[in-house]
Amino acid sequence: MSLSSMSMLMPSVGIWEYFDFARVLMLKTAYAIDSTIDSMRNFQSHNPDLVATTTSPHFLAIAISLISFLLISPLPEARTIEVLFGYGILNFVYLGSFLMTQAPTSTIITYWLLPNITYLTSCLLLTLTRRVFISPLRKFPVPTASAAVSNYWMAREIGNGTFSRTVREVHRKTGATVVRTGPNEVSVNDAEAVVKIYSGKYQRGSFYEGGKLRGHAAIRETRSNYHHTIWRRIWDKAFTPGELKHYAAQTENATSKLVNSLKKKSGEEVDCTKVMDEFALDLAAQLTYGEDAGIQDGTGIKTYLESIKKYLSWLGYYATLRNLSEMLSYARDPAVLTTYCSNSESLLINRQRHHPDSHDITSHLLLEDEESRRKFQVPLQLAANTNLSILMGTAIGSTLSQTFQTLSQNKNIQEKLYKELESHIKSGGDLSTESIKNLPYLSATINESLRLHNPFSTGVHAAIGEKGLDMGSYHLPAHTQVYVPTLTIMTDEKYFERADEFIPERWTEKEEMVKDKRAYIPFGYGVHACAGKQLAINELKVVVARVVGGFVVEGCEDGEEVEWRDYGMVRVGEWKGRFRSRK
Ligand code: HEM
Repeated sequence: MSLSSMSMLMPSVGIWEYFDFARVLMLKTAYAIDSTIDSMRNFQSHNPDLVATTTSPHFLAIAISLISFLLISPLPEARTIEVLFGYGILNFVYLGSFLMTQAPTSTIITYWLLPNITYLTSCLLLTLTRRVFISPLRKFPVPTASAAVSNYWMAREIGNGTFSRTVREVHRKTGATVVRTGPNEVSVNDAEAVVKIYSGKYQRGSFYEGGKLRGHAAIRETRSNYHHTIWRRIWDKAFTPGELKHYAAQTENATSKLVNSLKKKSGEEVDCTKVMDEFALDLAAQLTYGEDAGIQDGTGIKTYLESIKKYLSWLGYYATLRNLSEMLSYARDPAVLTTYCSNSESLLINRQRHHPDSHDITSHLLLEDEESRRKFQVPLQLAANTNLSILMGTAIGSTLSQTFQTLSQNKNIQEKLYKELESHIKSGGDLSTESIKNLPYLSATINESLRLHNPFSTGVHAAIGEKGLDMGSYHLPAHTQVYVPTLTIMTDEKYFERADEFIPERWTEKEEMVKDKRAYIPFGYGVHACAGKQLAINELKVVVARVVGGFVVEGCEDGEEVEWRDYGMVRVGEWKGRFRSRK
C-alpha cells in the first residue's frame, strides 16, 4: 500500500480536529514524503545504471546534514537547545506523518530511523573533521588529542582540580604561547595579550553561563555588559574607602578571636587548612550578612565548607560542558547545587528577618544604582550576588593556608617579617589595618603569596570579538574562547626570575626579579577585575601580620608540597602545623 492510499485511513475526527494546523501540516508532509519516496523508487527503476545510493534516503540524510552543518557551524556559540528543538520538531512532523498513515514498521525503519542514524553520524563526522583538520586552532599544540575533539578533557581536568597545573605543564613542555585546551578554547600565556584580551567591555566567555545559581547570574557570571555595568556600580559602592574602614574593624575583631584560639592551642598540632578555611568562611559571612556563620564555634551549618568544595568540583564539569549545562538548566537543580545555595540563602533570610538594618555588603547590594535606578530585581538575583560574596571570601582561606605553609618552610622569611613587625610596634605602630598598610616586607610577602598561591589559578574566560585578535606572531579567530592562565603566566621564567620560588624581595630591593609586571594579574584585569581587591589585601595583611607577630609557624618539612586542587577556585588539602606562641 502506498503512503498516499494509507493516508486515507487517517481518522478525520477526534483529537486531530483540535490540532487542525498540525494535522494539515503532517498530512502535507506525508504526501510530500510519499511522493518523494515514489519518485525515488521510480527514478531508481528507470535509471538502473545510476548508483543506487545517490537516490537513497541515506544520501538525502547526508546531504541534509551537510547543509545543516554549513548553516549552523559558522554561528558563534550556536545554542544546543535551539538546534535540538529545530531537529526535534522536524523529526516529530516527519515521524508523525508516517504514524498517521499507518505505514508498516519496516517503512518507518527504512525511511525514518535509519536515515536519522545516518544524519546524526554524518553530523558527528563533519564536526570531528572540522575540529581536527579544518579549525584554524589546529596549529596550536594540544595537551592530548581528545582536547581538540571535545570539551570533555577540559571538564574532567577542572572537575578533578588538576586543570591549571596541566595547562602549565603543556606550556612549559612545548614552549608554546598558545595552547589549545578545547575544540574552540585556547590558553594564552602572553603578558602583552592580557591588555588586549581583557580591554574595554570585552565579551565574557561561555564558561560563566554554568555559574548561574538557580537560573540567576551574579555579577561575575553575567555575560551581559549592560547588566554588568549597572551591577558593578552597585558592588563598587560596597568597597569605598569608608566601607573598607568599617570592614577593617570587623576583620581585626575576627582575627583577634583567631589569635586567641591559636594561643590556647599553642604548640599543639592543628589542621591549618581547616583553621584558615573556617576562619575565612566566618569572616565572609560576617562581612556579607553582618553575622558570622558559626563555623568556628560549631553552632553553624557543619557541612557548609564541604558543600562549597562539592559545588566547585561539580561546577567544573558542568560549566565546561556548555551543551550539557544548557540542557540541564531546564531540569531540576541537582542536590549539590541546592545544598550549596540554601546554606548561603538561609543566612540571607536570617539577616533579612532579624537584623535588616545591618551595615554589611548586603546592605549595599539591596540599594538601587543611582544612575540607572535599577537594582537586583528578584530575591534569587540578590541571593546569587551575596552567595558570590561568600564564595570570594572563602578564597582568602586557601591563600592563608598556603602562605602559612610556605612561611613554615622558610624560617628566614618568617623571621624577616617578624622583625619588620617588631620594629613597627617598637616605633609606636600597632597591627591595625591602617597602621600596617605600607609595611614593605609584609606587602611583598602578600604580593608573593598572591602570585604563587592564587586562589583563581585557572584564568578569566573571555570570547574573542568579531575582528579576531592579531598578536603578530599568532592570530586568534573571532569567537574563540580564551583565557590567560593565571598560574602559568605568574610562574613563567619569561616574566619572573626564579619563578617557582617564594622570594618577597622581588617586590622590594630585587625589583629586577620581576621582568614584566603585566604578567602579575592576581586579581584579574579590566572591567571584571576583582571588586573586593582592597578588602582581600587588607584581610590577608592583618591575619598574616597578627599570626606571624604572635607565633612561630611550624609545619611541613622543607620542600613538602601541600596538596591543592583547582576547581576554578583553589581548595587546599590538609596540612598539620603548629602555631607556637612567641610569648
Ligand atoms: C585572595 C583573595 C581574592 C582574589 C585573589 C580575588 C581575585 C579575583 C579575580 C581573579 C576575579 C575575576 C574573576 C573572573 O572574572 O572570573 C575576581 C572577581 C571578583 N571578586 Fe575577587 N578575589 C579575592 C577576594 C575577594 C573578596 C574577599 C571579595 C569580596 C566580596 C571579592 C569580590 C569579587 C567580585 C564581586 C568579583 C566579580 C567582579 C566582576 O565581575 O566585576 N573578591 N576576584
